Amino acid sequence: MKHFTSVKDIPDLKKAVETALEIKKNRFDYKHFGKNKTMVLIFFNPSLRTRLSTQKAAMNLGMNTMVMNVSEDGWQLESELGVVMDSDKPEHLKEAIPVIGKYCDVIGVRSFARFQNKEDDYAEKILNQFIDYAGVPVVSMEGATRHPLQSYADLVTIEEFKTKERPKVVLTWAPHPRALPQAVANSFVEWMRETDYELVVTHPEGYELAPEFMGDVKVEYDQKKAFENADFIYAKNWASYTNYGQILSKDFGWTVNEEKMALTSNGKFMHCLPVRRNVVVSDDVLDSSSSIVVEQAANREITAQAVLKMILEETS
Ligand SMILES: NCCC[C@H](NC(=O)CCC(=O)O)C(=O)O
Ligand SMILES: NC(=O)OP(=O)(O)O
Repeated sequence: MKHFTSVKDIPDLKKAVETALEIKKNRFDYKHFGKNKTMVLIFFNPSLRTRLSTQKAAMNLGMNTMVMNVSEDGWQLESELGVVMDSDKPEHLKEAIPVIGKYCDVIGVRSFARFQNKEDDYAEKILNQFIDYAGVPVVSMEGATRHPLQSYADLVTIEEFKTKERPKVVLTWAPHPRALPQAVANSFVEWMRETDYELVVTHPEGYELAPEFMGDVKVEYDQKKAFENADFIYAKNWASYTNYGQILSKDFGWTVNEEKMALTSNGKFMHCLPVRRNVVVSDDVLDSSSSIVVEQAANREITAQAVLKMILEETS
């Protein structure tokens, strides 16, 4: 693997799950793998899990890590091509990225959708400049349209907790006070479509995800119907794709609660975190034994380590 930006970079998904579960059994078996290698983690947006789990994963492999929050620590970076740089941004990505690439062996980058322009976001304008100019492998730590490190951990978590060969997995939209990207939802659907699970997506009208991610996945507009006999409920808010970046509903009728979880087949509750309590999901669900959000987050370290191991195997 050279870069990791989507499920398509994983040559064999079944094997990738096995690799992750193997790493989980003894994550320090590979502590000389990344000796004298350095990973730089660049954040254009906040993070708790991705920052810590990816650093931990790199350290488990014996790598060094350096972290930079672009919005606070560095020069503001211009990303538009051909602009006259006489405004607030002193440095262009075209210089910054190859310079960062000279100091390290792998770059992780987080750059959320900016909701200014749908075409720019869906062209992954920032992430692709990293791929074009870095000169070293690039790992997406959540781009504008996908969050593959998250989805890989989600898949491993479902594999660990499933009680039947082909579980019913439901992605449900939930309300939120802010307009959030579609990345986690897009990516989850993209990864789930690579499995033979039964996948159902439920959301209010107007929240349809991009067709390139959804393909022929079933949308059930009745959330309660979608929950029936589900083995996993994956909750996430996203802003509208068609009315790009708009909040069309804040209906708390879509909040995941105990009454809805009772419709499932003893279903497990998942969320990528951070999660807004009593907006996205009620306290009683999040505090119940059906919630596996912490185990899910813990797997971020394991799958990040699997990704870095695959990259190091290919490039060293
Ligand atoms: N990395 C996981 C989710 C990150 C981001 N959530 C957020 O920005 C939540 C912020 C808030 O709750 O205000 C998202 O939805 O893509
Ligand atoms: N789930 C996730 O990516 O969390 P952070 O935004 O805290 O990194």
